Amino acid sequence: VDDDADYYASAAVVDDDDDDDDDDDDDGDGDGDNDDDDGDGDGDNDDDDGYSYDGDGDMTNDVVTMIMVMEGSQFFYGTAGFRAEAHLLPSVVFRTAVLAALRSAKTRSATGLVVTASHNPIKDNGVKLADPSGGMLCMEWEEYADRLVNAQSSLALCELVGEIADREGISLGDTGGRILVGRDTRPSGMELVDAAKKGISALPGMEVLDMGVVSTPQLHWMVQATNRGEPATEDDYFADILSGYRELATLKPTRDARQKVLEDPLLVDGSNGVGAAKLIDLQSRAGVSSLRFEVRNKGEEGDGPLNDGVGADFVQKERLPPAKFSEQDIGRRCASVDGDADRLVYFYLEKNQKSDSPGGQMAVQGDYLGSRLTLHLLDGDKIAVLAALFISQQLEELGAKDDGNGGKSVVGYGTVRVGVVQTAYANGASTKYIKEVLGLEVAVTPTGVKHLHEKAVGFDIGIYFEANGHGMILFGASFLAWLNKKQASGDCGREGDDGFITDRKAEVAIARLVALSKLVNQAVGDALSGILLVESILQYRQSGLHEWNTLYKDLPSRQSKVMVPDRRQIVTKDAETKVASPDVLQQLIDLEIAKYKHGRAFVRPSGTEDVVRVYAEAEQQTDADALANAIARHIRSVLG
Ligand SMILES: CC(=O)N[C@H]1[C@@H](OP(=O)(O)O)O[C@H](CO)[C@@H](O)[C@@H]1O
Ligand SMILES: [Mg+2]
Repeated sequence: VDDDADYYASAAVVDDDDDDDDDDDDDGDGDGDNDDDDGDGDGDNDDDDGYSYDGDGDMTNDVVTMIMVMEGSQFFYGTAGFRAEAHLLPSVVFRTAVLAALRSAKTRSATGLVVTASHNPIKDNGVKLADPSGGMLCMEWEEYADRLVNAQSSLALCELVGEIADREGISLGDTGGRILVGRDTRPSGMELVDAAKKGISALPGMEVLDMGVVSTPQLHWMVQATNRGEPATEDDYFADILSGYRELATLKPTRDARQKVLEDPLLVDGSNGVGAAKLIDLQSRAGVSSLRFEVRNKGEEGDGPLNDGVGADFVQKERLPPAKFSEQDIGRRCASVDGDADRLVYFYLEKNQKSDSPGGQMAVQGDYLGSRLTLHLLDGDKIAVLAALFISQQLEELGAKDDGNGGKSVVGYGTVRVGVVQTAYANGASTKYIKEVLGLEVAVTPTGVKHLHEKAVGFDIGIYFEANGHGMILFGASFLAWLNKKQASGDCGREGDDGFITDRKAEVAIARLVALSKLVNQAVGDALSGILLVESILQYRQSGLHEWNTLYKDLPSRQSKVMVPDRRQIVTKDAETKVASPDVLQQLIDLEIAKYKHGRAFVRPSGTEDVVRVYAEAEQQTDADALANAIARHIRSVLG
């Protein structure tokens, strides 16, 4: 690790001496002095590296703030990498980049690093890694990430790099690798990408490919394509997902009058983030009349800040229309993506009929609009159901029969295991629909797509979505190979008395599934690819959002956040549905749940924010609200 390590090591160090203006060893390198060991050779240890993150130039103060932000002086890789206020992150990004380089050296493959804090406020930023598969960093390496970022001095950091190299059999004298780096539109992004480049170059033989401003899923896709030896530029990304979309569009059932409902362009809230420009790009490359967007909240002059009263997270959690949406949009087909465009929800607005419509946690714009408009949310659960229904229908066309164990038996392949993976946040009504109406398997994992993805890998077709709209459809390699072979050979049909009879229905169903596998980003959940998915299926069904929304009715639910001194005192079990400790908390929660019909509730410490999240569901909205409030009170009294 080169000279920069000293500087970046000090930035992440916990320093108890705080801002004492003395000459103690406050530079955080633990060497007992305050010498010029920041590597710039200018005789001091000033903040003269050109980064503008710390404002006051006093690193020690920043370190103290950081400790308060992250509690217990620890950074955790969390559900989505490291996140904090941007000015605290250069060292974190540098160190995470060292890990990206080590992972690339270990696997002899390209890895990825994205500078983003997704739906967090604009003052935050973050960093997460893409594994060679294009998925999230493998979970066993998260521990390395935590240890590297929390190393207390540059010496400790170097020793740790040596230890990881030893354990993983990486020869530090002979490393080589390639790391693709991308960032979202945050103003702090460029400086943090610079820190990442320094971290990567700290190991010899590393190549950095700066992909510029990209959505998180684009970067993951590029890593996957690179390691498959396929073309991996942004152009290739668009071409790939659009090829699937175009193929599916040619396989639509015959057009009828009802298709009119889809003739309006899709109205998209871009969250003032990276997704807005990418959607406009997608549309112009598609060049087909069936794919037209009207994008609002593009992050342009006159738009508000990133993720502020806009975006998929806001719409899903607050159940309110994003900024710049109003009564004029009643009845239109709307969608919202998040700040790094890996989440997607659909919605439509209706004139408020009742005064007790959703919109309990009122934001300012909600006070006004929430009282006039009802927002019908089509979240990740609804998208999963729409996709599962479409896939089931294609398997039916292939003549699939239920095998009685949640699988579908298809002649020529055997059992096709189709599964839907959800978290505890999935609305109970969606789970019931998938199991009882579609007859498909449902698996539940802890929050965080890395867990859902891991589970989905076990299926021939694994559909996974978090309720917040982050998810995708994963095609198992052997089933996909079978589909491709079948399509190429064109042998869908059976031997009849007068020779081979082509089964046109089966042929089309196979072509649809193959097209679907291209349209869906196979690396990670992707809002752009998600829009292509939903739009394609709606076109196939020739119906709009209202009909989709009535497939099943969500149980009323409420989500809230509680601030406590140390959220990590809560330890959960059973895929986060129960509190393991403190056990008194689970007893109190159980007592509350028992009071309500169809009551269900759970709590967990957030991996991305300094809060405990509460989820409650019940037959009535007022009950779900009361249940969530009661549990929040218990959390405060037990942990406050
Ligand atoms: C309730 C909720 O939406 N939680 C989100 C949120 O994680 P938390 O650990 O709950 O803060 O951000 C994650 C990353 O985007 C996402 O995977 C997850 O689903
Ligand atoms: Mg996101």
